[in-house]
Amino acid sequence: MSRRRIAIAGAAGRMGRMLVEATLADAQAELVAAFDRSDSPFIGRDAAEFSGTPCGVSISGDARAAIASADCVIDFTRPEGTLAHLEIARELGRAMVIGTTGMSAEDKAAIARAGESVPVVFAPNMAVGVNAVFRLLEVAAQILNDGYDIEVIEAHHRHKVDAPSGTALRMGEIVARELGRDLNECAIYGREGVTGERRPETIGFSTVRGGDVIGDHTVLFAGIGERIEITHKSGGRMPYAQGSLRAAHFLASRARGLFDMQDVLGLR
Ligand SMILES: NC(=O)C1=CN([C@@H]2O[C@H](COP(=O)(O)OP(=O)(O)OC[C@H]3O[C@@H](n4cnc5c(N)ncnc54)[C@H](OP(=O)(O)O)[C@@H]3O)[C@@H](O)[C@H]2O)C=CC1
Ligand SMILES: O=C(O)C1=N[C@H](C(=O)O)C[C@H](O)C1
Repeated sequence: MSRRRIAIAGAAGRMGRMLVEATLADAQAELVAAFDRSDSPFIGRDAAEFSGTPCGVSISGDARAAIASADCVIDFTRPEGTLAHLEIARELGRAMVIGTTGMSAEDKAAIARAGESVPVVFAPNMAVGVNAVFRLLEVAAQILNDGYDIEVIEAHHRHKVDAPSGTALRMGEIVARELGRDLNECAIYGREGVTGERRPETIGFSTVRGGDVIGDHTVLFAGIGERIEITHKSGGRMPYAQGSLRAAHFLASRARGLFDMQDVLGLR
């Protein structure tokens, strides 16, 4: 069986580097291209240079050529970059794995439209453990469906540009859905001043940013006389990268469609 040809977008970034490493370590995958912004200072450098062992694939600034050379592009960049790369993938009929967070409702609609012609996995968190937590939250919300105040607390490194994290928002969506609520109506993003007493139907979000925290997420169910906390802590970025490779392999047998990691992991 031929290896899955992978192109990595944002190859010089924190996740891009991890994805290069994970692709090179995957016997069923071949790193055929690595690309970044055309004005990136990393253009022309070996994609695996950071690891101390060059791989022979240089970081290019030509997204179209990179995507054309691959079966699947994996993108952890920024919404505007991801959407531009998605349009190229759609035109060229290539599969895409999207990990970028901070997407607007319009951005998400554009991703869904692209999924009508090419296969796409779009998920705020590719780690198996986080996706297991998503399932645990469904069960917790079903059981703790009355008398518990729900708060989502997340912490990330100082460089993160979006808040709350995509994972925290997905956690809120899952709990809200199980409780028959609409997150757009019940979410409270931070509190300040004289807020009044907490309204029971709300789901609160708290964001911490600092240092090199890779990603911690807790959902708190606070009742009278007891508290339940469901927590995931990331110790490294490799689980995100390995999950992305799993998603790229999953898409090999799909002609089109929008999927997430629950589909990839068979958790639906
Ligand atoms: N789904 C998941 O499992 C995970 C998702 N993420 C998400 O992935 C994204 C990237 O995170 P991270 O790797 O830490 O970020 P970094 O900033 O380290 O990397 C992003 C890379 O993409 C490049 N880039 C930025 N904008 C564009 C653009 N418009 N076009 C092309 N390239 C662009 C950056 O270049 P430059 O530096 O020059 O701007 C950089 O090289 C974030 O949205 C984050 O939330 C992160 C971890 C896990
Ligand atoms: O920016 C990050 O680093 C991360 N972003 C994702 C998110 O917003 O949920 C996933 C992970 O928490 C790391």
